[in-house]
Amino acid sequence: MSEAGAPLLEVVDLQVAYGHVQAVRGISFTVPDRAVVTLIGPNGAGKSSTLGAIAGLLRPRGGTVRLAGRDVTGLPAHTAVAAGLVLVPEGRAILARMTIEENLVLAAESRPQALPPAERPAAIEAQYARFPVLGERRRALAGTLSGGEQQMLAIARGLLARPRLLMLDEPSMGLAPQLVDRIFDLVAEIHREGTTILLVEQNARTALAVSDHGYVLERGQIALSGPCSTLASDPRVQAAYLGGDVE
Ligand SMILES: Nc1ncnc2c1ncn2[C@@H]1O[C@H](COP(=O)(O)OP(=O)(O)OP(=O)(O)O)[C@@H](O)[C@H]1O
Repeated sequence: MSEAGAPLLEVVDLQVAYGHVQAVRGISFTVPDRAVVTLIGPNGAGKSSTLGAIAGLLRPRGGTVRLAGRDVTGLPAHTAVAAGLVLVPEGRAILARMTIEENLVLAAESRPQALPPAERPAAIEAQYARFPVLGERRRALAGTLSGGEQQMLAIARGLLARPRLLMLDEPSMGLAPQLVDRIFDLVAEIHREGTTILLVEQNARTALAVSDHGYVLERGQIALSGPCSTLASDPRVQAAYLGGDVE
């Protein structure tokens, strides 16, 4: 594992609301450079809203988001991507009516300053090497892939944006147990390669196992936080696991 360093992402007193619904009520946390940080908690706790606000999909009602010391609060989504804040949203963000190759080419173009045109073909081939099933079916429509394959394509797309911070929203959702293991192996692999990851998961036990630091969100607030080894043995976290398991 890489050494965790200075904060890459700092979230201070973040608030997100949908009309009168206060989804995120003033949360603060940091993601050290090259770390994996996980947000766990029951349905509706505000995890996806937190990622959406960091990625520029939702405008925060209050608070500050800083990336490597730069204020990136409330940037439009494309500007957030340009800054290196890359979200792989819940539910496999792929372009179903385009081929696998077209999906990857478009993703490789999403952050030109980080991946110049001359380097794109090799970067795409590197993703085919990582996910051979995508390479074998590169001319197939993305919508014909299985759920697990679509999640791999979504992650490959995220990586081709050359993220400074890769945010993964419930990457294991809806996948068979074997594929869940593959996704978490992949998270560990991407981390080893030096990518900083902010992970949101209902599959809390496994998420804590691949992460350095965790935060438990409940009703839009941070209920608990700590190193993952400490959190995993906390009885209050067991309650949060159950909250996630029963759905
Ligand atoms: N588009 C929306 N409009 C109104 N309320 C919303 C919207 N999206 C989320 N909410 C509400 O905001 C709160 C937080 O939702 P959010 O999706 O961030 O939680 P979560 O922890 O990611 O849960 P899940 O695992 O179900 O995605 C919930 O009360 C939810 O009902």
